[in-house]
Amino acid sequence: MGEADEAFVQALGHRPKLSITEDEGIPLIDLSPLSSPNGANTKHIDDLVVEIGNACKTWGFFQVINHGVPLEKRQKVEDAMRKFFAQPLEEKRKVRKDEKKAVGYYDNEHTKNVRDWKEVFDFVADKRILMAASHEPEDKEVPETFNQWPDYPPELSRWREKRKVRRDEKEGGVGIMTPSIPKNVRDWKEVFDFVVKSPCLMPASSDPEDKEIAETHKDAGALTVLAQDDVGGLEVKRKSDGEWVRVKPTPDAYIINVGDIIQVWSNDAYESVEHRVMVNSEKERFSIPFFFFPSHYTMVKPLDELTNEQNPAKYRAYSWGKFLTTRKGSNFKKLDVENVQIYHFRVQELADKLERALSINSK
Ligand SMILES: O=C(O)CCC(=O)C(=O)O
Ligand SMILES: [Fe+2]
Repeated sequence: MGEADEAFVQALGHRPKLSITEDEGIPLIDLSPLSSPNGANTKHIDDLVVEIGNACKTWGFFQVINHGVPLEKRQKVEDAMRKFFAQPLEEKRKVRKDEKKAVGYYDNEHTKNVRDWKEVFDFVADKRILMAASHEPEDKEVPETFNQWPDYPPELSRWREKRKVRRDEKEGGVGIMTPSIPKNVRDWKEVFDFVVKSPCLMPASSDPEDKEIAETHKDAGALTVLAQDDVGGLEVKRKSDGEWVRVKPTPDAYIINVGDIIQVWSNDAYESVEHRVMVNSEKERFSIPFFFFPSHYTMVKPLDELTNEQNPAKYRAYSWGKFLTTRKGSNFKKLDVENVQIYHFRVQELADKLERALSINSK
């Protein structure tokens, strides 16, 4: 392994500790009550709801099995993904995303202002991509762009053909996850972001002791559904003690995690949890994250039914479209300033009150 470009090297504080626990505690939830042939048994469904609620509170992460997504679909997507990423760079760059094209191939994303060691192909499962043109609140422009489809490999071209047929339908929808999203949940959203991510091959760091680097972040959307391969490497910061724990690769399971939007909607009852991916020195790693986003015009704020006088809203409303555009703008640059975060929308009065209370207590 040679010297890595400085652009890939995380600051010391963001680098992973090399001793990692593989935690059996990340909940593994069996979703079979949802597809029970004898009709849904309410008791089982109620238990499941409690189980999921607890997992969201305690971990912000869980894995699901018996989810009803056919294994063949996952295998097809994985196959297409491997073929796509195995192509020469110039082929992949033909479908590169840029300032005008919102989705496509890229290999230059930054986390915490440091370049990630990964390649991504992303697309949305809707016909059009509508994103705020800029972060300026008065700028109402919402340019329209479309998915980009490579000519090769053939699997991806077939998806493109399907989409031509579907062009007049109200909802498009490709990808393995779409059928598993309940109808009533789909109604409120417009954009599915579906990212195929690949080779996280071992980067070298300039520090000879530092064998691996990783990206550490929280997900900005509502929730994320992720398929990781058997190489593994996803790690979650355990809420109870801040230790990093590895999410065990589990055949045909999907990993679900709470994103920032659910944290805001739930007024902090469910927190978006910090996670990262360790790159592997021997093997390429592939993963398929599916980001569940609301429409760009959605104002994100704590839900009325979850707030009251005793539990006042902890966040001001923010525009999801503006937030995302601000994020995307800085995701590809090494900046000196921190990227926009949900805590920037925390209600100031509360922060002030807390500060006053603390200064009284410390007197
Ligand atoms: O690749 C993974 O396992 C996780 C990816 C992830 O956390 C993300 O893209 O937000
Ligand atoms: Fe993530």
